[in-house]
Amino acid sequence: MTLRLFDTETRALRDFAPLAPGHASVYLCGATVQGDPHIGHVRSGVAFDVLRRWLLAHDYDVAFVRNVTDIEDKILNKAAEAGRPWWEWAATFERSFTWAYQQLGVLPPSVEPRATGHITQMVEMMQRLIDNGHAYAAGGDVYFDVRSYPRYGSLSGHKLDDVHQGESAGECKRDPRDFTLWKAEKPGEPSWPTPWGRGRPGWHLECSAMAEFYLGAAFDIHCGGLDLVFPHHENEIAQAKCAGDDFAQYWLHNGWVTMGGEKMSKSLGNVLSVPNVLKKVRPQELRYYLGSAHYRSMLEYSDTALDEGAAAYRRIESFVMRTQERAGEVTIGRWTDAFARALDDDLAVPAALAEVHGKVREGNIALDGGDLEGARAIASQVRAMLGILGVDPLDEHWTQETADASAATDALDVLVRAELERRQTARAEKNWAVADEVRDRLIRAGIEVTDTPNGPEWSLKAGQ
Ligand SMILES: Nc1ncnc2c1ncn2[C@@H]1O[C@H](COP(=O)(O)OP(=O)(O)OP(=O)(O)O)[C@@H](O)[C@H]1O
Ligand SMILES: [Zn+2]
Repeated sequence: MTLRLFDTETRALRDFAPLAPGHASVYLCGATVQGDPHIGHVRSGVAFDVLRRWLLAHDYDVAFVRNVTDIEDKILNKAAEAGRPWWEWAATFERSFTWAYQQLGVLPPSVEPRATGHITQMVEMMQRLIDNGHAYAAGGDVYFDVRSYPRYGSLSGHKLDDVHQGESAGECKRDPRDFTLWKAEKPGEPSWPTPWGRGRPGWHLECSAMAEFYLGAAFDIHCGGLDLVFPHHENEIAQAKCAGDDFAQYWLHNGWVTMGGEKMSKSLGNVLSVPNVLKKVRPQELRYYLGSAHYRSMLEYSDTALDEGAAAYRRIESFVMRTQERAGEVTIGRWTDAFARALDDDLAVPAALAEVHGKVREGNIALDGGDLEGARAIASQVRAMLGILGVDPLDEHWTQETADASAATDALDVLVRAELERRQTARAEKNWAVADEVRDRLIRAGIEVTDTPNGPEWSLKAGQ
């Protein structure tokens, strides 16, 4: 079976053929760390984590780069409004994003480069563009000459005449359609030296330079949100190609999380932060919900849809757990052919989930009919499939906290039992002072002891 991916540039499903056999290189545009993430912001992280896991399942050695845009107008403006240093602002929200990705079980990228750490590579790329006649310095800014690249617009389908970069006019631009590679230093703003004066990078340049640095002049897949097709990715292509790179071979874009039919966005105010949603559902349930639609579809949020997603996940989880309880350890088996066909078909998660739910129904029938081995075999398949989707309920990521807690309880049990034996001995010896001392100490530590016909039993007082 061959993995087929929908490539935005050719507007077609294409067989995935990597540049180097056995290797897959992926660049995903990461967050502009200007605030806490809403659930729309993390959708691409979740969607392309499934791509990564599926490539790994195909035995590819995957290099996965997800950058952090830690210098940008919005970061500078928001930090200034709050009276905080820009770097503290960026670092604070970078941690929020890291926390959210971690909560959702998104595998850490192979590398997570920050824009501010790659100024050298950006200056070097600009130098090549200027030398080749594709860029020019003017008034301390550096601009890309859009007309110098005849294929400009090939990704988005924009005609050159209709191009609006969505950036301020730039007094020294030769053509209003040119875009900014580098911004001249402004008082009070951070800046770095270049041969054309001090300044800071434009957003588009960052990604071309970092992708080239980590993945080389040509790499396999470039991913990002649908809103990045134009101008961000169009401009990334123009920069990289004109700097001599072959750049990405496939372009993948995820749809938005919408609310009230509109893109969830801070500017519209229709946002739900990840921490707030995690007060309603568990992280694995949120991940299931965000990943359950096809990555290219829009995902219209509603409380009901979230609840239904969480309930669907719990049905799968409960089958795996019940099977483990009744039939013994459920190891990770192998996904089914129907599941593989679905994911190979441009990561068709809805079809893949239909297969999972079908298996769960089959497994429940086996379990209820007393066919424990049959149920266990199906649960193994279900675990494998859920693992690819990042929501295997028995994966350490989701069970670690429970495992840590039960290890601590086991250790505590040894100590409490030793204390209780001391109390029994003291009682037998009518040494009431020692018996009381043991009891009081346990109470102070929040441990309740109940005497039962089978001897004393202990538990932690509620709230401990
Ligand atoms: N509602 C959404 N659904 C899916 N992806 C989104 C959504 N909102 C933002 N993104 C993605 O998150 C990434 C970072 O976006 P960015 O920081 O520029 O925020 P934004 O698009 O301006 O949204 P906001 O207005 O909420 O800050 C982009 O790749 C974008 O595609
Ligand atoms: Zn980017």
